[in-house]
Amino acid sequence: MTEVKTADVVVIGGGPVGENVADRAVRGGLTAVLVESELVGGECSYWACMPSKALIRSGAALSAALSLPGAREAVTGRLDAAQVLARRDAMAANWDDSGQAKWVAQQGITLARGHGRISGEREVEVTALDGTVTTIQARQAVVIATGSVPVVPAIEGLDETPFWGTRELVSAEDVPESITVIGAGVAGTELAQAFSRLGAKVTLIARSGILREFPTPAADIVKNALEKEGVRVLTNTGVRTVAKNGENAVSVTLDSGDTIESEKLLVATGRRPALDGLGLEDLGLSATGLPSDDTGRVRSAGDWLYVLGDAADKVMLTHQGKYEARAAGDAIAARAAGTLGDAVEPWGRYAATANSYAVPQVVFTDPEIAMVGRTLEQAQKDGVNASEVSLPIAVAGSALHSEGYTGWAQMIVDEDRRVIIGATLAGPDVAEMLHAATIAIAGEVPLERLWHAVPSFPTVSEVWLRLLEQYGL
Ligand SMILES: Cc1cc2nc3c(=O)[nH]c(=O)nc-3n(C[C@H](O)[C@H](O)[C@H](O)COP(=O)(O)OP(=O)(O)OC[C@H]3O[C@@H](n4cnc5c(N)ncnc54)[C@H](O)[C@@H]3O)c2cc1C
Ligand SMILES: NC(=O)c1ccc[n+]([C@@H]2O[C@H](COP(=O)([O-])OP(=O)(O)OC[C@H]3O[C@@H](n4cnc5c(N)ncnc54)[C@H](O)[C@@H]3O)[C@@H](O)[C@H]2O)c1
Repeated sequence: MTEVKTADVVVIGGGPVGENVADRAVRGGLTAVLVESELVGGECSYWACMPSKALIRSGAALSAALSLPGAREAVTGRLDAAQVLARRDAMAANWDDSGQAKWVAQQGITLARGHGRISGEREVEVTALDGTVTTIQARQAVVIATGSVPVVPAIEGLDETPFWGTRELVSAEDVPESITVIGAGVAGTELAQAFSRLGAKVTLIARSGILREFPTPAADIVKNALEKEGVRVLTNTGVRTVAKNGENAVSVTLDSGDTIESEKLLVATGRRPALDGLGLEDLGLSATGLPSDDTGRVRSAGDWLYVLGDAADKVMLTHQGKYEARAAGDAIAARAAGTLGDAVEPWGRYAATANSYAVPQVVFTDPEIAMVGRTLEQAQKDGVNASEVSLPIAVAGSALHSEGYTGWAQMIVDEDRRVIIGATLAGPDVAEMLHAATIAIAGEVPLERLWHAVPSFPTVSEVWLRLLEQYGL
């Protein structure tokens, strides 16, 4: 028998985005049910951001010590892989979501464990693991926050070859002896370095360059560092076939005809929205993409359906998904209260405007890349009268930071408005410098006023002064 329940908002997917939209809706005075089929906390908590950064962090700390006389002499051994994996386990809460489920309950959100499917307008059917089906009617809104799934490329032989995605490598119980990585985006590059530092022999294959979304001088700093520490980086390299090679190995044949043998194959070639099995086709909607407005509302579905986070395919980053979720949760509550209509003000509390102009992203390699806003190419494509200044990071703070500090900084300026619209920093520990650039861009701070934002001496942030001087201030 199907039980029928009612709530103001039903959120399908209990990752960081689903949790946040439910939380904001409840804070706005509504009731919310959060439907989750796996672990509350989603990909980010158990198989992506948190555990992958835990795998990276110890190697970065060791490399920082090795870059300084005095500290270097105190380092007597190699990275202890077992300890790193144990810390990773702890950072992934040992794949136990009771802590997150407790938070959900404390926020006043009702958790429904099971697979969610939209069974009609404003209606979600939840099938629990034991087969019990519950229908939940949503008075105000249904929110799709189902995340994303890996894109599997059409490579000959892949269907018959055992391979890992990021989920399997990030949660690996042991460090493989050797790994071939196909796909040199953020995930492939971060994990290539992390596992190389943990002791695996790693080959990273890029069909063009590595980290192509980032300015080339920044990506080159990372590539040089990877090669220096023993990662084999193959650029402009296509993969012809892959095959299982005995019980415990795979072989990858390149377009050149060369073959690479390794214990594991990681395929990290991007992700797509997880929209399959949601019943969208039955509602006349597409399961390949759901265009939505700045509040996350699906344009083609009337006024009751929202899509957020990775599932919305706008920006696949946790912090931007959570930002979308805050805007959408507040918008749903305001629309329920009758204080908000269809239109929303850009940069107002109900619009995720920064997704178009001020998205920060960090590549957690060592050295790091930290980028926010638009690149010069993106700005020009958008018709902006844009210019750029760039220079190596060479200030007193970088000389003090470590021996042989190599870094690069770039600033993109909208010449008509005289504000910064993009910035990229590459180098050791630049991630923590990114928020200054994000504030300048989101705040549209005029260059003449930015001149009065004086970086402390001797910090690496003094590169801001050098950029402004080079620009001509
Ligand atoms: C290796 C890796 C590292 C990353 N590192 C970073 C990083 O450092 N920083 C960063 O900002 N981003 C990072 N990302 C991206 C980040 O993980 C995603 O942007 C983020 O998880 C998206 O959150 P979400 O809530 O939209 O989706 P998810 O976290 O994927 O959560 C979606 C949830 O929905 C559930 N679900 C799906 N379908 C249904 C259904 N039908 N019924 C019920 N439940 C369902 C899933 O089980 C899941 O729990 C990384 C990604 C990868 C792959
Ligand atoms: N630090 C972070 O914030 C972080 C870390 C990891 C992942 N993520 C996010 O997770 C998502 C997934 O990461 P990703 O690195 O898988 O995706 P991505 O889209 O960033 O990179 C995929 C890479 O695979 C390459 N590729 C695609 N098809 C290929 C093929 N057939 N052969 C060879 N190469 C191929 C692409 O050219 C690209 O370089 C992204 O949205 C990313 O931003 C973020």
